[in-house]
Amino acid sequence: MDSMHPDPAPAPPPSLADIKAQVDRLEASHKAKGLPLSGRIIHVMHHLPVEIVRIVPAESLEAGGMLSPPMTPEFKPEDVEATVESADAKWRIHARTAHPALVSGIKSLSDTHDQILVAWTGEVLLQPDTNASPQPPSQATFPSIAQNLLAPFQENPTPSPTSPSMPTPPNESPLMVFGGEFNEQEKKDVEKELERFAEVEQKYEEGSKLKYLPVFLPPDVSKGHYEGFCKKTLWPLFHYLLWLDSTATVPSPDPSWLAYHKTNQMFAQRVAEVYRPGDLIICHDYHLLLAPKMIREALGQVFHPNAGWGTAHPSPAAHHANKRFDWDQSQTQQATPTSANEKSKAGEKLGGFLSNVGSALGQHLSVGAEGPGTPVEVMIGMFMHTPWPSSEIFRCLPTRREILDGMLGANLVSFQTYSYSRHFVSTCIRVCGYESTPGGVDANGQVTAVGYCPIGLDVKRVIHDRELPGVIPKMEALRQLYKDKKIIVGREKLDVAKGVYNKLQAFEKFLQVYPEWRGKVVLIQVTTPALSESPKLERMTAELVSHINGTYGSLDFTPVHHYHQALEKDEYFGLLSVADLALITSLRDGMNTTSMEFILCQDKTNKSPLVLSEFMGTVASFQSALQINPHDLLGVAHAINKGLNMPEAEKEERHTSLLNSVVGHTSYTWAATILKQLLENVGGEHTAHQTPALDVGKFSQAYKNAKKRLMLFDYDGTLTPIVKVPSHAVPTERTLNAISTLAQDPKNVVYLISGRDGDFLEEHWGHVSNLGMSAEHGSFVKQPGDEDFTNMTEALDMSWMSEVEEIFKYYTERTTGATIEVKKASITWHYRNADPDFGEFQCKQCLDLLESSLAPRRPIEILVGKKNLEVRPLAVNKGEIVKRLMYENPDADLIFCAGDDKTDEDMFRSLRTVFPPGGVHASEPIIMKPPVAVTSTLDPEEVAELKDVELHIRPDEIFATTVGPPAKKTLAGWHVTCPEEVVEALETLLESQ
Ligand SMILES: O=P(O)(O)OC[C@H]1O[C@H](O[C@H]2O[C@H](CO)[C@@H](O)[C@H](O)[C@H]2O)[C@H](O)[C@@H](O)[C@@H]1O
Repeated sequence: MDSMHPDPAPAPPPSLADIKAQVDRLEASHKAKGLPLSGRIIHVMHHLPVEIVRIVPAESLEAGGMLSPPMTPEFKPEDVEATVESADAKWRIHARTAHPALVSGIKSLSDTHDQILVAWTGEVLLQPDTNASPQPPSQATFPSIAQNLLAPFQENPTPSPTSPSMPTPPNESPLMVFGGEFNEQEKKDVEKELERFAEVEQKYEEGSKLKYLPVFLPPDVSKGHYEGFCKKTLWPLFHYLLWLDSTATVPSPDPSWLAYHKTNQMFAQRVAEVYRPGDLIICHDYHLLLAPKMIREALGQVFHPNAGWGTAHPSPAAHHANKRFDWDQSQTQQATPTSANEKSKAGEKLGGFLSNVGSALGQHLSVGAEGPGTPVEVMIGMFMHTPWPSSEIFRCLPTRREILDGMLGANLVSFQTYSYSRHFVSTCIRVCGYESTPGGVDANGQVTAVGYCPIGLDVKRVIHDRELPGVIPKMEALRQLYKDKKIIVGREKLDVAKGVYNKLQAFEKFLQVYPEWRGKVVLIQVTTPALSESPKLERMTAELVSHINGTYGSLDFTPVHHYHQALEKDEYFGLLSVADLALITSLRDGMNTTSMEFILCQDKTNKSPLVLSEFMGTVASFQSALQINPHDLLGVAHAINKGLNMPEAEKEERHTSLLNSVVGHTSYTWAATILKQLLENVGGEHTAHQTPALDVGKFSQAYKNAKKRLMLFDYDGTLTPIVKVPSHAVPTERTLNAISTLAQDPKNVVYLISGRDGDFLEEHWGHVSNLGMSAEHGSFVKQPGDEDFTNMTEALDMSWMSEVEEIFKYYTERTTGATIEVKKASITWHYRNADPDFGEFQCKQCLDLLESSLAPRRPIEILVGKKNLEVRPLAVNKGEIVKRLMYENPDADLIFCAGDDKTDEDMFRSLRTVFPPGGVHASEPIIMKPPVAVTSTLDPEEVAELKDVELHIRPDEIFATTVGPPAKKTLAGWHVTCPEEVVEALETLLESQ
């Protein structure tokens, strides 16, 4: 290895057959456990791998009314692989080779799965109907770009870097871009033609079972999405280029963000239209970061920023209620509907969408493995093709939270490299306050696995292409032309992140410090225009090329040949094959397929070395490349010299290692691995047993029927959201009203059962009459109507408190932001306001110390809470208080018990212990002995007088409810997603009486 980088060298890759066998095993095991996999994969990517051409009457082109000039020169005639024309010749569809690694990877899964590709149509091109049936343009009809590359060198040693316009077939009119929106008929026509295209393609590509489902984006939306938010905001950010020039002028809300949002929403709707329970969904790349969450919403799941995912309530409008954004009401962007009323109003606005999604929702709910009405897990993976930057960069994005929550809608988010995945996890921790667990990012109980898997080439295809008949003549011509020179090759988009300017600077440095190479080396640099072409970069590049050529060239020698144009395949592969060195100096790049193609081409020829920027995804797999820091121009110059002087044996050795990597990590192994990773992260323990959303209707009815109800509430995270500063977590008016109203009803026994101390509870709840309270996890109890708390720990040895406090002080002094909360019988160390990684690290250290040094000899229990560590007396917990309340109220015929964290699971456990699921016949009473929380405060004589009690409550009259996502591990039977929903449920219940 020539330089340092954060990615570990990958282990030798498993074979494609091995990965596919693992996929088979995982699928079989899921099916055996009742997860109804459909055998289908829905891929969601930005652009269909086709070019759609609309044939229009010639007059309408001349009239020019609805046309706009071509915006991208992406249409490459040589990419045509199949053309479909309907009988009425309105549309033609060509294959398009953009993103060949991704597309070939997807297609390679078609031998085992039925696949649907949901993607934007791309800009639709227009072609005049000349009455003659239009032919797919043949390569022969185009001016050879090879002539540009080879012949004119002498005449035009430094061709203009300005892009020549894409060649157009001489017999056809120039293609124009359709600038309008599709009507319903046109949409149907395009869908039909795509079906036909897929059939033709299946004949070409044996085993292909890929169907195309177009997303019809209005032109302003597609432009704002791609050219705007994708290319002007996300792309620079992901490549460490902050928007220094433009920040001051971005309006708020940024219209390109609205377009990005809308685009993702339209994709999600499209997925919902074709989704069937048991489908696997894979979203690709930075164009669609909001899609995982939006797909869940479109399929009827509900997300709350503080609690993750919840199953939709049976009403089909429920999930619309959660929409945060309405394209037509863009001013409402920031307004997240919160109350039930606001939510249903928001739902009404989206009326048109209801019917589609309503049916998807119906499907989603009706075919569950566990019977009608049981939701089948929605399984979503996301793969990021671009780099993921450090959290320090990502946090600059104004919409950072929306983007992260969008991605965390997936079960799995996977990246090109380990270091990108590490940055992502740390971004989620730092920006959202989520936690990192061995299973992935834990967003309040909803875990998204985070993995990585580098993409590779369609090796078969590249091997085929490098051997095209046209390649050898190009190689010979190049060798002839540069017979006494070494050739350095580079091909990139002219995008700042690709580092072409640095490359030229480094090449100049090389000629300066190694004068012996002057006149003996040429750099052939091909650039293609980036989408957002920067005239400044083009000008600077052209000037630097002229400067180098002026300084180090001569009348008969030009050191730099820069071509700002697309190359034909045979020229490209010819150039890669003859080169003596490839020089890739990207400042950031997710992956880089040119370097891989170079290695494959070189296998037949020179085994030439590869000089590669260490800021690229590829670098982890390419340890045998000459790795460079592209900002270190002298270092790059040395690497060029080393590469050009490299002994044959070393070249061979390095090449073999690089080649093994390329053929081991192909686009096929990549696609199979992503599928495997997704399957490893669905249907697991945490996802298989989804806790149903609290059925408020059923709850209200049971409440109405009950003669005596026990209503038990945890406080933090249940009646009030978690906030940074504990003293700021105060109840709202609505919460106070709901609990007070409950407490006034003589049929109810209402308790707060909290970890807070009595003083805090008194301060905020003391004025509510008839409210019982349990403080410090059951250490203190105040009965409804009592003045004071009873200390349940009076008889206990509490001398451990000062020892714990000493340990907590030690960690507080060493952890900026950490605080200690000393209560009467328990003590809490908070690190919510510390650096998240360091706080967690210190918490683990502190926990280890307490567990090893104190817990074995002191009567304590240590609890890991929400960004806190708590120590309390052993055998005192909320569960014991629940048992006591049940014992004291044996005639209760309804119990509602709500809590959010691990200490609340003690309450749910107590309810389960008394009523083991399925263990008791509803008609039999349950005999309950006096629990510890009753006996511990009494004399032995008093205890002896206590009697067992009979409980008559039935399991279905117990509503143990966790606050959090359905996937959270819990002993509760129901869930709500956030404290606000607890209050809403109570309000609904009270209104319905
Ligand atoms: O049993 P609970 O009522 O849920 O109380 C548990 C602990 O909650 C408080 O800490 C937590 O909430 C704070 C306010 O939202 C938050 O800042 C902190 O990070 C959380 O850990 C409280 O301070 C503790 O005393 C309770 O034991």
